[in-house]
Amino acid sequence: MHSVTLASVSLVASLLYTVWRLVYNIYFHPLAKFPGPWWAGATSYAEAYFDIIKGGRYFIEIEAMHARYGPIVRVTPTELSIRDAEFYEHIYGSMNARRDVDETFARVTTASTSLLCTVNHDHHRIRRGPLLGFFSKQAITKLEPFISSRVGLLVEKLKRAYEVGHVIEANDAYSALTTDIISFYAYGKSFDYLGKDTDSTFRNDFLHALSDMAFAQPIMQHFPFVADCLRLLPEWLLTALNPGISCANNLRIWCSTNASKALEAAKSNKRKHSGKPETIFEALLSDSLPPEEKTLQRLTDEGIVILGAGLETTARYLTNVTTHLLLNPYCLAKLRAELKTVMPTPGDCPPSIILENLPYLSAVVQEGLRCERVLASRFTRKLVEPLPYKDFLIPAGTNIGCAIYLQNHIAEVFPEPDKFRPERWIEARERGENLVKYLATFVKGGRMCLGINLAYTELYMTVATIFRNFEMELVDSGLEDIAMARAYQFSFTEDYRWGVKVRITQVLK
Ligand code: HEM
Repeated sequence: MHSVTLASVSLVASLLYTVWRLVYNIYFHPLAKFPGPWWAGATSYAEAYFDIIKGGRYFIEIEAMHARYGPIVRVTPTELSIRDAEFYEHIYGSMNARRDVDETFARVTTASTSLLCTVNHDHHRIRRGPLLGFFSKQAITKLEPFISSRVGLLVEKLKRAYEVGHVIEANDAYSALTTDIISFYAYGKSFDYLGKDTDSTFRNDFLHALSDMAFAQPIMQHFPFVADCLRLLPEWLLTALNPGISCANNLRIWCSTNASKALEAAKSNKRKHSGKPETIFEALLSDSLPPEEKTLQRLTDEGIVILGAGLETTARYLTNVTTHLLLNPYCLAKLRAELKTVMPTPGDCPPSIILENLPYLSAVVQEGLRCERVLASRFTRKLVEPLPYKDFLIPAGTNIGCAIYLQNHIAEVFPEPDKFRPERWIEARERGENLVKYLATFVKGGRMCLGINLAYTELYMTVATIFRNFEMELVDSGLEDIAMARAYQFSFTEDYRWGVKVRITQVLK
């Protein structure tokens, strides 16, 4: 009897607390006066409903909220989405502006000590510092011969596919390339997806594992205790629940083994102390960092994030550019004519400094980075101090952000935003306007993409080489296969896939 009473009291108390929390969030919370539907501000379970029950659909609601309520909307109890092209830079701040990230968002990956999950601004700066030189433009320029040789292997494989008439998943082919490059650069040893198999098929288990894992992200975010419980389950059961887990675990073991070797080498002073670090681990073991930043977990977490960040993003944008060029033969013809001026024969690809000076290729790359909804996260920042916006003063502690696709599709800056029109970049330059200032694809500020120089070099060299070498066609694929119908960190189609199939129709001379 006594235990029944206790249970009833607990139930009533938690119900009362929930009701009070809802009332507080709607009427008394510091964000209560900001525009937005009452239900979005009342509870974060509104977002969970759209993302878990409806399957990655909250992004549609957010777009609708902006259309109805204007540039600033409360999208969760603690988060404001601000869609205002001129204000974008203020959301993310200058390189030095203090911006934290919320613990809740930091929780969505399992790499809790990586840069992506580092909550505090100063801590993040300490961790990012030693990697800046490693990913600088100068350092990436030295990597170009390797990138060029891997793109060459991709060309060879595509020629074999042409000979046997194979249809290719473009994203698998591009991710084989990006994985080979990032694994070599970050770890000093390439996964060699392009060199290993001499046939014309492409495999990339890690790419598919990352996608499988992405579907679990809303559950990890809204129900962290589920994630904690899952960690207690045996691997065979986890694998049955989500096939990506086993592959991701193998990747973690691989990263950890390499990190451990680097730590051993550092301890026994085998590490080279002069010159550029040869792996990310050598960079992360920099003398300037305190010992607590040089643990096995820290090295492993960063290793995984850099590998994951470096393979899927660039591959998806390459797929994106490919799809749009194939759907717009006029753009492709213009691009090819320009490429022939620096690549009279399809053979060697010129260095990126030459490619970056080609106006139409540059416009194609920028437009490819802008026009599709590829990255779905909102990349929020937690304000350390209040921030004025129009008539509002956004309080410290608020999470603010603007999803990449929202900023990249503002019609006042990018008219007819859903259209792939590289010319807009050339026309803007002729008018003296710098559209790159508005491009959100790598985010801005002190937490912007660390791999931006590598990404651009890969994009320029790959697009130039592939379209100078091949004529190809889409096979049973179109825009709907790269459009965002569901959002789980990355975009997915209605039936939880992403990407197009292509066939090589001619090898160019
Ligand atoms: C087209 C390709 C790429 C795109 C669009 C892209 C986009 C992004 C974005 C939007 C972020 C910001 C995350 C945030 O604000 O929380 C980010 C962070 C990051 N990216 Fe990239 N990325 C690309 C390629 C790469 C590559 C090739 C690497 C290889 C190293 C890389 C490594 C990273 C890392 C380490 C971070 C975390 C930075 C930090 O928190 O300080 N990315 N990327």
